[in-house]
Amino acid sequence: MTKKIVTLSGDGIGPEIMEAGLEVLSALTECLNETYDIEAHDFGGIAIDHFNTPLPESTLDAAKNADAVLLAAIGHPKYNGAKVRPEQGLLQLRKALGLYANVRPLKIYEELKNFAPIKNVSEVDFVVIRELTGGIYFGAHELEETKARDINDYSAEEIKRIMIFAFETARKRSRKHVTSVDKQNVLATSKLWRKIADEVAQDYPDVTLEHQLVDSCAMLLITNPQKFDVIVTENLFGDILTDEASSLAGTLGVMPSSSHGESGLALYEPIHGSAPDIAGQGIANPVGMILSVAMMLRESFNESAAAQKIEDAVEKTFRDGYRTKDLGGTTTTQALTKAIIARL
Ligand SMILES: NC(=O)c1ccc[n+]([C@@H]2O[C@H](COP(=O)([O-])OP(=O)(O)OC[C@H]3O[C@@H](n4cnc5c(N)ncnc54)[C@H](O)[C@@H]3O)[C@@H](O)[C@H]2O)c1
Ligand SMILES: CC(C)[C@H](C(=O)O)[C@@H](O)C(=O)O
Ligand SMILES: [Mg+2]
Repeated sequence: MTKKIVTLSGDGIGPEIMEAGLEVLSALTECLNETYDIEAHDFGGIAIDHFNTPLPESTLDAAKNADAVLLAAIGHPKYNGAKVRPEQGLLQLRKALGLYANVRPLKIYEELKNFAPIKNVSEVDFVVIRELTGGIYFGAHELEETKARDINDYSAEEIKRIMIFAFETARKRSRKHVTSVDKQNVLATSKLWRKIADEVAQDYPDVTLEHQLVDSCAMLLITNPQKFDVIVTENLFGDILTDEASSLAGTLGVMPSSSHGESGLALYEPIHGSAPDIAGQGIANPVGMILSVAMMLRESFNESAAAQKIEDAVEKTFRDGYRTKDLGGTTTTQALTKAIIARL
């Protein structure tokens, strides 16, 4: 049966990297067990321009009826200060699809070690499980002339389900270790977070649990990243720590992610944004997007062999010396994509 993939290219470098991701998918047609229909929809800034809203009903309906959603990136400085922003659409979409668990794996490429901002990092292999539909992102935001407030809000149930997701993830990995990251020395939400983490851990005697405060975690990610296996943390901390972690990988441009909920429908997107500073120049690194396609094939469509082909081809491409500008090279988005396809 044909599967439906809804694509949301969005803004900035979004369309450039989406094209790269879909070219790789299309090059794999012969080795896939299913056929895939691609349905593109407006989302983010482009949707504000066309429909006055970043998440038009037609886009949300299409996403709800898809077998998977592939998102590139949204956002543009021209909406700074505007009442309606592209980012609101992203939060609405995650919430409406119930995507509470955001999986952000970190892979270190041997070949990129010398190019990464953080040097000589090896044997790092961890995944961040970021809570995605709660916390300060979704509490009330109030802005007045001389004061402002954002509410950080978590229920025990929201914490429990992300903890279970993290412990289940750890159970499938060889080290079976969870680091729960919070700020329990200050925040009430973090005190509840830590209590629920301890409770859920009781059901996973085969998994070890460690607690880490977020500020020292930020330091340890740079000084001792080898210590981490599965990191589970709240929405805002997960956003910040994963952009930080990308400097171990080489660049923000190589980090993919998947987002899951109860329904089985998942969304795949690189963790970076629309990079307005380099949009339209054909120099964006498409690897985060291409690896998100690989995650989609493995996690939504059970096409593990095809996913592995993509991951191996990316590795070979780096080994053969191809580098986009973010890694100090001159390879264009299109040329890197073609090099990856040639190595599939
Ligand atoms: N999921 C998303 O769609 C998403 C994620 C993060 C930020 N944003 C939005 O993106 C816009 C820009 O935000 P920002 O500048 O803080 O973050 P950004 O991730 O867009 O860019 C940060 C820096 O990394 C570089 N970069 C990012 N992706 C790259 C890639 N694939 N190849 C090469 N270089 C890359 C950019 O050029 C920039 O210098 C904002 O509107 C923000 O809200 C969207
Ligand atoms: C654009 C923004 C709302 C988003 C977030 O903070 O979740 C982004 O930074 C991300 O990491 O996906
Ligand atoms: Mg982010």
